[in-house]
Amino acid sequence: MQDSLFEIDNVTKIYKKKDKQVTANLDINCSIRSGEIIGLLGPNGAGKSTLVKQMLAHIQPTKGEIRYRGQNVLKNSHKLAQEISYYSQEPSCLTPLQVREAIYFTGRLRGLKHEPANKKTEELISELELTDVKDNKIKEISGGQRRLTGMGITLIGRPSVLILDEPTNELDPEKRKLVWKIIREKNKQDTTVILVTHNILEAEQVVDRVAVINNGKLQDIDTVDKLKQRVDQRLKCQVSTESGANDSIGELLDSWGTIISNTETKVDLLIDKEKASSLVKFLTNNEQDLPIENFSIIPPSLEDVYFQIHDRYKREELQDG
Ligand SMILES: Nc1ncnc2c1ncn2[C@@H]1O[C@H](COP(=O)(O)OP(=O)(O)OP(=O)(O)O)[C@@H](O)[C@H]1O
Repeated sequence: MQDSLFEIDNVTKIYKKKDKQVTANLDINCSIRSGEIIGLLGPNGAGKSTLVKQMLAHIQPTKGEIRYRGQNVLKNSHKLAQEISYYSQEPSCLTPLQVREAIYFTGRLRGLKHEPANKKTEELISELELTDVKDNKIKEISGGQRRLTGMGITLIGRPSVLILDEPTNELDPEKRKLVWKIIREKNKQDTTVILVTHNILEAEQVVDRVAVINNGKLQDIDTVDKLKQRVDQRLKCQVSTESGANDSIGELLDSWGTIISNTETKVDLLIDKEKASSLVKFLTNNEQDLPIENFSIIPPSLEDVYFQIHDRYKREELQDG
């Protein structure tokens, strides 16, 4: 069992504005373990950034407490600043600086001497493929290059915790792969990673655990495998059809499982695992000569799990009135 790094204890955050108030977090209880990669997943406005900002002591909970290494974060801001690096969505105040300067000076602020800061800056620039723009001002480079510079700023000084808010936004597929690779490498060197993301498919490749947040509440938290075991275990069968043939094929497939979507050229259904091999045979042999283009049968992804948790939550909310 890994040590608990953050303990989030009954945290509620209510933003108050004149006549209006927003409950951004409600009674959240969980802990973040040392050395893990944990993904905070949830739709826009769910309350993820609010939770992270309270973990960083940027804002105070309305109720409850967050402890880092056993101490209330609000009384521990020096340690937080030394050990935790936050990659945020918000524009940085460093944009008038050159790429190289911004990474280097951040390293100096985190306590590196001139030589090591210089060396690490050059290494990060090369690792993040920023060599061509290293002498350009951040405000004069592309959005993706700005994001990579932000990653360099986040990584310099060997923080022991990385809190990354959508680290792959605006990046092309190759750079996204690069950033995930770097995140995995840092984690192997014992860095704890807290990842706020909407990119569930990519997150699934790197996270150890997932916390699902919606409407300010923590809906579930566990390893990807355990979350999958708790939701519908059926396999998803996707059949692509010739345009307009979906209805007749849907009718035929109806007896094999539950149709979850039926569009012009695609029928999706959930089937029991035991039926998979006979359905593969049925579709491959295609004795009725159905206009099937192709098909696949896949286990539930983290994305399916995420939607199922949300659906369950919505049903519970409706039942509760
Ligand atoms: N400073 C603020 N003042 C008032 N309301 C706020 C403030 N910051 C956030 N909120 C509200 O709190 C709720 C949660 O916002 P938060 O930014 O934590 O969500 P999020 O899950 O990070 O969303 P996103 O994925 O869109 O970044 C939203 O309804 C938001 O409008």
